[in-house]
Amino acid sequence: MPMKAATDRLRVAVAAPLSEENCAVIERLEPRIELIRDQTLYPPMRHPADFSGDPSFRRTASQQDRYEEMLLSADALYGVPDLNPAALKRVAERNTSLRWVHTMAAGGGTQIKAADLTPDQLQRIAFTTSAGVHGAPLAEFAVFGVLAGAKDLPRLIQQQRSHSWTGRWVMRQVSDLTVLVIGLGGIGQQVARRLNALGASVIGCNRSGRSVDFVDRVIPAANIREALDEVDAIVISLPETDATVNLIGREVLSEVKPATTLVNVGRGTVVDESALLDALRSGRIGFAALDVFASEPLAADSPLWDEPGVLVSPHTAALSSREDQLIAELFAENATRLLDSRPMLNRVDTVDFY
Ligand SMILES: NC(=O)C1=CN([C@@H]2O[C@H](COP(=O)(O)OP(=O)(O)OC[C@H]3O[C@@H](n4cnc5c(N)ncnc54)[C@H](O)[C@@H]3O)[C@@H](O)[C@H]2O)C=CC1
Ligand SMILES: O=C(O)C(=O)COP(=O)(O)O
Repeated sequence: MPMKAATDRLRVAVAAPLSEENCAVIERLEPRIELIRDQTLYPPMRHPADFSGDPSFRRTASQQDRYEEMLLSADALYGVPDLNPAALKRVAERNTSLRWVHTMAAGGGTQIKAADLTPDQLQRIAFTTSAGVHGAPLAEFAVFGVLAGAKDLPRLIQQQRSHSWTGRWVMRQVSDLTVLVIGLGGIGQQVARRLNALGASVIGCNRSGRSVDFVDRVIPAANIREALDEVDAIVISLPETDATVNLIGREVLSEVKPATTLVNVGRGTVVDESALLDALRSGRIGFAALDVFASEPLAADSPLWDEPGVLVSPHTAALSSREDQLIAELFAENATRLLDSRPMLNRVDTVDFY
Protein backbone atom coordinates (compact mmCIF):
# COMPACT_ATOMS: atom_id res chain seq x y z
CA MET A 1 0.00 0.00 0.00
CA PRO A 2 1.39 3.45 -0.86
CA MET A 3 2.44 5.70 2.00
CA LYS A 4 1.41 9.33 1.95
CA ALA A 5 4.14 11.90 1.60
CA ALA A 6 5.74 13.23 4.78
CA THR A 7 3.72 16.04 6.34
CA ASP A 8 4.34 18.47 9.17
CA ARG A 9 1.37 17.81 11.40
CA LEU A 10 -1.08 15.04 12.19
CA ARG A 11 -4.48 15.82 13.63
CA VAL A 12 -5.44 12.87 15.80
CA ALA A 13 -8.85 12.44 17.43
CA VAL A 14 -8.91 10.39 20.60
CA ALA A 15 -11.81 8.02 19.96
CA ALA A 16 -11.28 5.70 22.96
CA PRO A 17 -10.76 6.44 26.67
CA LEU A 18 -7.25 7.82 27.26
CA SER A 19 -6.10 9.57 30.44
CA GLU A 20 -4.68 13.09 30.23
CA GLU A 21 -1.44 11.62 31.57
CA ASN A 22 -1.17 9.32 28.56
CA CYS A 23 -2.31 12.09 26.17
CA ALA A 24 0.74 13.96 27.49
CA VAL A 25 2.94 10.91 26.78
CA ILE A 26 1.86 10.98 23.13
CA GLU A 27 2.29 14.75 22.83
CA ARG A 28 5.74 14.60 24.39
CA LEU A 29 6.94 11.73 22.20
CA GLU A 30 5.59 13.19 18.95
CA PRO A 31 5.08 16.96 19.14
CA ARG A 32 3.87 17.08 15.54
CA ILE A 33 0.62 15.46 16.72
CA GLU A 34 -2.32 17.70 17.44
CA LEU A 35 -4.21 15.45 19.85
CA ILE A 36 -7.84 16.48 20.00
CA ARG A 37 -9.97 15.07 22.78
CA ASP A 38 -12.78 15.90 25.17
CA GLN A 39 -12.71 13.86 28.36
CA THR A 40 -16.47 14.29 28.85
CA LEU A 41 -17.16 12.22 25.72
CA TYR A 42 -15.67 8.86 26.79
CA PRO A 43 -17.15 6.20 29.05
CA PRO A 44 -15.23 6.21 32.36
CA MET A 45 -12.62 3.44 32.54
CA ARG A 46 -13.27 0.94 35.36
CA HIS A 47 -9.69 -0.35 35.33
CA PRO A 48 -6.55 0.04 33.19
CA ALA A 49 -7.09 -0.75 29.52
CA ASP A 50 -10.87 -0.60 29.88
CA PHE A 51 -11.48 0.68 26.38
CA SER A 52 -15.18 -0.17 26.36
CA GLY A 53 -15.56 1.71 29.65
CA ASP A 54 -18.51 1.86 31.99
CA PRO A 55 -21.45 0.30 30.10
CA SER A 56 -23.95 2.61 31.80
CA PHE A 57 -22.34 5.65 30.13
CA ARG A 58 -24.49 7.35 27.48
CA ARG A 59 -23.66 10.47 25.49
CA THR A 60 -26.36 13.11 25.25
CA ALA A 61 -27.38 14.00 21.69
CA SER A 62 -25.16 17.06 21.76
CA GLN A 63 -22.23 15.09 23.17
CA GLN A 64 -22.69 12.53 20.40
CA ASP A 65 -22.64 15.34 17.82
CA ARG A 66 -19.43 16.70 19.34
CA TYR A 67 -17.84 13.24 19.40
CA GLU A 68 -18.66 12.66 15.74
CA GLU A 69 -17.51 16.14 14.70
CA MET A 70 -14.19 15.49 16.39
CA LEU A 71 -13.76 12.16 14.56
CA LEU A 72 -14.73 13.71 11.24
CA SER A 73 -12.17 16.51 11.58
CA ALA A 74 -9.18 14.21 12.15
CA ASP A 75 -6.47 12.66 9.97
CA ALA A 76 -6.11 9.75 12.38
CA LEU A 77 -8.05 8.03 15.16
CA TYR A 78 -6.70 6.75 18.46
CA GLY A 79 -8.98 3.74 18.81
CA VAL A 80 -11.98 2.35 16.96
CA PRO A 81 -14.95 4.63 17.83
CA ASP A 82 -16.88 2.99 20.66
CA LEU A 83 -15.23 -0.33 19.65
CA ASN A 84 -18.05 -0.42 17.12
CA PRO A 85 -17.31 -1.53 13.52
CA ALA A 86 -20.44 0.26 12.23
CA ALA A 87 -19.24 3.52 13.81
CA LEU A 88 -15.85 3.04 12.16
CA LYS A 89 -17.53 2.48 8.82
CA ARG A 90 -19.53 5.70 9.19
CA VAL A 91 -16.39 7.71 9.94
CA ALA A 92 -14.48 6.11 7.06
CA GLU A 93 -17.31 7.03 4.68
CA ARG A 94 -17.73 10.60 5.86
CA ASN A 95 -14.15 11.61 6.67
CA THR A 96 -12.28 11.42 3.38
CA SER A 97 -9.10 12.83 4.99
CA LEU A 98 -8.84 9.94 7.41
CA ARG A 99 -5.60 8.09 6.76
CA TRP A 100 -4.84 6.10 9.91
CA VAL A 101 -6.73 4.20 12.62
CA HIS A 102 -4.97 2.49 15.53
CA THR A 103 -6.84 -0.23 17.43
CA MET A 104 -6.43 -0.65 21.18
CA ALA A 105 -6.65 -4.42 20.74
CA ALA A 106 -3.71 -6.52 19.62
CA GLY A 107 -6.16 -8.62 17.66
CA GLY A 108 -7.71 -5.49 16.14
CA GLY A 109 -7.71 -6.92 12.62
CA THR A 110 -11.05 -8.61 13.26
CA GLN A 111 -12.59 -5.23 14.24
CA ILE A 112 -11.43 -3.77 10.92
CA LYS A 113 -12.74 -6.77 9.02
CA ALA A 114 -16.12 -6.43 10.75
CA ALA A 115 -16.40 -2.80 9.56
CA ASP A 116 -16.79 -4.10 6.02
CA LEU A 117 -14.98 -1.15 4.43
CA THR A 118 -14.74 -0.60 0.70
CA PRO A 119 -11.50 -1.42 -1.16
CA ASP A 120 -10.94 2.34 -1.56
CA GLN A 121 -11.25 2.94 2.17
CA LEU A 122 -8.95 0.02 2.94
CA GLN A 123 -6.41 1.47 0.51
CA ARG A 124 -6.64 5.03 1.81
CA ILE A 125 -6.57 4.31 5.55
CA ALA A 126 -3.69 2.55 7.32
CA PHE A 127 -4.82 0.31 10.17
CA THR A 128 -2.46 -0.64 12.98
CA THR A 129 -2.94 -2.72 16.13
CA SER A 130 -1.52 -2.90 19.63
CA ALA A 131 0.11 -6.29 19.00
CA GLY A 132 3.04 -6.87 21.31
CA VAL A 133 2.01 -4.77 24.29
CA HIS A 134 0.42 -7.70 26.12
CA GLY A 135 3.46 -9.93 25.79
CA ALA A 136 4.73 -9.82 29.36
CA PRO A 137 1.47 -10.43 31.30
CA LEU A 138 0.22 -13.08 28.90
CA ALA A 139 3.56 -14.86 28.88
CA GLU A 140 3.35 -15.06 32.67
CA PHE A 141 -0.13 -16.50 32.43
CA ALA A 142 1.09 -19.02 29.87
CA VAL A 143 3.95 -20.10 32.14
CA PHE A 144 1.50 -20.31 35.04
CA GLY A 145 -0.68 -22.61 32.92
CA VAL A 146 2.25 -24.83 31.93
CA LEU A 147 3.37 -25.02 35.58
CA ALA A 148 -0.15 -25.74 36.83
CA GLY A 149 -0.45 -28.54 34.30
CA ALA A 150 2.93 -29.99 35.25
CA LYS A 151 2.03 -29.93 38.94
CA ASP A 152 -1.54 -31.18 38.32
CA LEU A 153 -3.28 -28.26 39.97
CA PRO A 154 -6.80 -29.72 39.50
CA ARG A 155 -5.78 -32.89 41.40
CA LEU A 156 -4.25 -30.88 44.24
CA ILE A 157 -7.33 -28.70 44.56
CA GLN A 158 -9.70 -31.64 44.45
CA GLN A 159 -7.70 -33.61 47.04
CA GLN A 160 -7.48 -30.63 49.33
CA ARG A 161 -11.22 -29.98 49.08
CA SER A 162 -11.87 -33.59 50.15
CA HIS A 163 -9.18 -33.52 52.90
CA SER A 164 -7.55 -36.42 51.17
CA TRP A 165 -3.85 -37.02 51.99
CA THR A 166 -3.06 -39.56 49.32
CA GLY A 167 0.19 -41.32 48.69
CA ARG A 168 2.92 -39.22 47.10
CA TRP A 169 3.41 -39.01 43.38
CA VAL A 170 6.01 -37.67 40.99
CA MET A 171 5.19 -34.23 39.70
CA ARG A 172 6.43 -33.26 36.27
CA GLN A 173 9.15 -30.62 36.07
CA VAL A 174 8.95 -27.89 33.48
CA SER A 175 12.68 -28.36 32.91
CA ASP A 176 11.91 -31.82 31.49
CA LEU A 177 9.13 -30.65 29.20
CA THR A 178 8.91 -29.78 25.54
CA VAL A 179 6.44 -26.98 24.87
CA LEU A 180 4.95 -26.07 21.50
CA VAL A 181 4.29 -22.32 21.24
CA ILE A 182 1.94 -21.62 18.34
CA GLY A 183 2.28 -17.98 17.29
CA LEU A 184 5.70 -16.44 17.90
CA GLY A 185 4.83 -12.76 17.91
CA GLY A 186 4.83 -10.28 20.78
CA ILE A 187 3.30 -12.82 23.14
CA GLY A 188 4.84 -16.04 21.86
CA GLN A 189 8.40 -14.71 21.95
CA GLN A 190 8.05 -13.75 25.59
CA VAL A 191 6.55 -17.14 26.37
CA ALA A 192 9.53 -18.83 24.72
CA ARG A 193 12.01 -16.67 26.66
CA ARG A 194 10.43 -17.55 30.01
CA LEU A 195 10.04 -21.26 29.26
CA ASN A 196 13.64 -21.39 28.12
CA ALA A 197 14.70 -19.79 31.42
CA LEU A 198 12.88 -22.58 33.25
CA GLY A 199 14.81 -25.16 31.25
CA ALA A 200 12.01 -26.33 28.93
CA SER A 201 12.63 -27.15 25.29
CA VAL A 202 10.57 -24.95 22.99
CA ILE A 203 9.23 -25.75 19.56
CA GLY A 204 7.48 -22.83 17.89
CA CYS A 205 5.27 -21.92 14.96
CA ASN A 206 5.05 -18.73 12.95
CA ARG A 207 4.10 -17.88 9.40
CA SER A 208 7.55 -17.16 8.02
CA GLY A 209 9.44 -20.12 9.52
CA ARG A 210 12.12 -17.61 10.61
CA SER A 211 14.12 -18.66 13.66
CA VAL A 212 13.30 -16.94 16.93
CA ASP A 213 15.39 -16.48 20.09
CA PHE A 214 14.83 -19.12 22.78
CA VAL A 215 12.98 -21.39 20.36
CA ASP A 216 14.88 -24.59 19.66
CA ARG A 217 13.03 -25.34 16.43
CA VAL A 218 10.52 -23.39 14.32
CA ILE A 219 8.05 -25.43 12.30
CA PRO A 220 5.25 -24.38 9.93
CA ALA A 221 1.72 -24.57 11.34
CA ALA A 222 0.96 -27.19 8.70
CA ASN A 223 3.46 -29.54 10.41
CA ILE A 224 2.12 -29.30 13.94
CA ARG A 225 0.83 -32.86 13.92
CA GLU A 226 4.30 -34.24 13.20
CA ALA A 227 5.62 -32.66 16.42
CA LEU A 228 2.86 -33.78 18.76
CA ASP A 229 4.57 -36.93 19.99
CA GLU A 230 7.40 -34.75 21.37
CA VAL A 231 5.20 -32.18 23.01
CA ASP A 232 4.08 -32.08 26.68
CA ALA A 233 2.33 -28.72 26.55
CA ILE A 234 0.91 -26.40 23.90
CA VAL A 235 0.64 -22.63 24.26
CA ILE A 236 -1.53 -20.82 21.71
CA SER A 237 -0.76 -17.15 21.05
CA LEU A 238 -2.33 -16.78 17.62
CA PRO A 239 -4.63 -14.16 16.11
CA GLU A 240 -7.98 -15.11 14.66
CA THR A 241 -7.77 -15.42 10.88
CA ASP A 242 -9.26 -17.77 8.32
CA ALA A 243 -6.06 -19.84 8.65
CA THR A 244 -6.16 -20.17 12.44
CA VAL A 245 -9.84 -20.82 13.21
CA ASN A 246 -10.14 -24.40 14.53
CA LEU A 247 -6.43 -25.01 13.87
CA ILE A 248 -6.42 -26.93 17.14
CA GLY A 249 -9.26 -29.21 16.17
CA ARG A 250 -10.20 -32.83 16.57
CA GLU A 251 -7.27 -34.19 14.53
CA VAL A 252 -4.63 -32.40 16.56
CA LEU A 253 -6.34 -33.02 19.90
CA SER A 254 -6.73 -36.72 19.25
CA GLU A 255 -3.02 -37.09 18.47
CA VAL A 256 -1.48 -35.27 21.43
CA LYS A 257 0.33 -37.30 24.10
CA PRO A 258 -1.78 -38.32 27.11
CA ALA A 259 -2.01 -35.56 29.77
CA THR A 260 -0.80 -32.78 27.47
CA THR A 261 -1.35 -29.29 28.89
CA LEU A 262 -3.09 -26.70 26.70
CA VAL A 263 -2.92 -22.95 27.31
CA ASN A 264 -4.76 -20.48 25.11
CA VAL A 265 -4.04 -16.75 25.43
CA GLY A 266 -4.61 -15.84 21.75
CA ARG A 267 -8.12 -16.24 20.40
CA GLY A 268 -10.73 -18.78 21.51
CA THR A 269 -11.80 -19.62 17.98
CA VAL A 270 -8.41 -21.25 17.33
CA VAL A 271 -9.53 -24.21 19.47
CA ASP A 272 -12.48 -26.45 18.66
CA GLU A 273 -14.05 -26.42 22.13
CA SER A 274 -16.13 -29.52 21.62
CA ALA A 275 -13.03 -31.48 20.55
CA LEU A 276 -11.21 -30.03 23.56
CA LEU A 277 -13.89 -31.33 25.92
CA ASP A 278 -13.58 -34.80 24.37
CA ALA A 279 -9.79 -34.65 24.71
CA LEU A 280 -10.08 -33.64 28.38
CA ARG A 281 -12.51 -36.47 29.08
CA SER A 282 -10.30 -39.03 27.35
CA GLY A 283 -7.22 -37.79 29.25
CA ARG A 284 -5.38 -36.65 26.13
CA ILE A 285 -5.48 -33.14 27.51
CA GLY A 286 -4.70 -33.25 31.23
CA PHE A 287 -5.19 -29.58 31.95
CA ALA A 288 -6.32 -26.55 29.98
CA ALA A 289 -5.78 -22.95 31.08
CA LEU A 290 -7.97 -20.75 28.91
CA ASP A 291 -8.04 -16.96 28.88
CA VAL A 292 -10.05 -16.79 25.65
CA PHE A 293 -13.12 -18.58 24.33
CA ALA A 294 -14.81 -19.04 20.99
CA SER A 295 -17.74 -16.99 22.25
CA GLU A 296 -17.33 -14.39 24.99
CA PRO A 297 -18.56 -14.01 27.63
CA LEU A 298 -18.45 -17.79 28.07
CA ALA A 299 -22.09 -18.95 28.23
CA ALA A 300 -23.26 -19.79 31.75
CA ASP A 301 -24.20 -23.27 30.55
CA SER A 302 -20.87 -24.02 28.82
CA PRO A 303 -19.55 -27.39 30.02
CA LEU A 304 -16.08 -25.83 30.19
CA TRP A 305 -16.97 -24.14 33.52
CA ASP A 306 -17.41 -27.46 35.32
CA GLU A 307 -14.80 -29.55 33.57
CA PRO A 308 -12.32 -30.51 36.32
CA GLY A 309 -9.24 -30.09 34.14
CA VAL A 310 -10.14 -26.59 32.94
CA LEU A 311 -9.12 -23.26 34.40
CA VAL A 312 -11.34 -20.45 33.11
CA SER A 313 -9.89 -16.93 33.04
CA PRO A 314 -12.37 -14.33 31.73
CA HIS A 315 -10.13 -12.75 29.06
CA THR A 316 -8.35 -10.90 31.80
CA ALA A 317 -4.79 -12.24 31.87
CA ALA A 318 -3.44 -9.53 29.55
CA LEU A 319 -4.47 -6.56 31.64
CA SER A 320 -1.69 -4.70 33.33
CA SER A 321 -1.34 -1.29 34.89
CA ARG A 322 1.15 -0.42 32.12
CA GLU A 323 -1.03 -1.35 29.14
CA ASP A 324 -2.46 2.12 28.45
CA GLN A 325 0.96 3.74 28.52
CA LEU A 326 2.51 1.06 26.32
CA ILE A 327 -0.23 1.59 23.74
CA ALA A 328 0.26 5.37 23.92
CA GLU A 329 4.00 4.92 23.32
CA LEU A 330 3.40 2.53 20.43
CA PHE A 331 0.93 5.02 18.93
CA ALA A 332 3.46 7.86 19.16
CA GLU A 333 6.13 5.71 17.51
CA ASN A 334 3.74 4.90 14.67
CA ALA A 335 2.77 8.55 14.28
CA THR A 336 6.44 9.42 13.88
CA ARG A 337 6.79 6.71 11.26
CA LEU A 338 3.72 7.92 9.38
CA LEU A 339 4.87 11.54 9.45
CA ASP A 340 8.34 10.51 8.25
CA SER A 341 6.91 8.19 5.55
CA ARG A 342 8.50 5.14 7.15
CA PRO A 343 6.77 1.74 7.46
CA MET A 344 4.45 1.60 10.46
CA LEU A 345 4.52 -1.13 13.11
CA ASN A 346 1.73 -3.71 13.36
CA ARG A 347 0.10 -2.75 10.07
CA VAL A 348 -3.05 -4.79 9.48
CA ASP A 349 -2.97 -6.56 6.17
CA THR A 350 -6.32 -6.02 4.58
CA VAL A 351 -6.50 -9.44 2.96
CA ASP A 352 -6.14 -11.67 6.04
CA PHE A 353 -7.10 -8.82 8.40
CA TYR A 354 -4.19 -9.65 10.63
N1 LIG B 1 -5.84 -12.79 25.88
C1 LIG B 1 -5.80 -11.52 25.56
O1 LIG B 1 -6.30 -10.66 26.25
C2 LIG B 1 -5.07 -11.09 24.34
C3 LIG B 1 -5.12 -11.82 23.21
N2 LIG B 1 -4.41 -11.43 22.12
C4 LIG B 1 -4.51 -12.21 20.89
O2 LIG B 1 -3.25 -12.81 20.64
C5 LIG B 1 -2.87 -12.57 19.29
C6 LIG B 1 -1.36 -12.49 19.20
O3 LIG B 1 -0.91 -11.32 19.86
P1 LIG B 1 0.57 -10.80 19.63
O4 LIG B 1 1.54 -11.86 19.96
O5 LIG B 1 0.66 -9.49 20.32
O6 LIG B 1 0.52 -10.59 18.06
P2 LIG B 1 1.66 -10.69 16.98
O7 LIG B 1 1.06 -10.20 15.74
O8 LIG B 1 2.88 -10.04 17.49
O9 LIG B 1 1.96 -12.27 16.86
C7 LIG B 1 1.16 -13.19 16.21
C8 LIG B 1 2.00 -14.38 15.79
O10 LIG B 1 1.12 -15.35 15.20
C9 LIG B 1 1.74 -15.84 14.01
N3 LIG B 1 0.73 -16.32 13.09
C10 LIG B 1 -0.30 -15.63 12.53
N4 LIG B 1 -1.01 -16.43 11.73
C11 LIG B 1 -0.42 -17.65 11.78
C12 LIG B 1 -0.68 -18.89 11.16
N5 LIG B 1 -1.71 -19.02 10.32
N6 LIG B 1 0.15 -19.92 11.43
C13 LIG B 1 1.20 -19.78 12.28
N7 LIG B 1 1.49 -18.63 12.90
C14 LIG B 1 0.70 -17.58 12.65
C15 LIG B 1 2.51 -14.66 13.46
O11 LIG B 1 3.51 -15.12 12.57
C16 LIG B 1 3.08 -14.09 14.76
O12 LIG B 1 4.23 -14.82 15.11
C17 LIG B 1 -3.60 -11.27 18.91
O13 LIG B 1 -3.83 -11.22 17.51
C18 LIG B 1 -4.87 -11.35 19.70
O14 LIG B 1 -5.87 -11.97 18.94
C19 LIG B 1 -3.57 -10.37 22.17
C20 LIG B 1 -3.49 -9.59 23.27
C21 LIG B 1 -4.30 -9.84 24.43
O1 LIG C 1 -5.70 -6.88 22.62
C1 LIG C 1 -6.40 -7.88 22.39
O2 LIG C 1 -6.53 -8.39 21.28
C2 LIG C 1 -7.10 -8.48 23.51
O3 LIG C 1 -7.64 -9.53 23.40
C3 LIG C 1 -7.13 -7.79 24.81
O4 LIG C 1 -7.92 -6.74 24.67
P1 LIG C 1 -7.81 -5.51 25.63
O5 LIG C 1 -6.74 -5.75 26.61
O6 LIG C 1 -9.18 -5.44 26.21
O7 LIG C 1 -7.52 -4.44 24.67
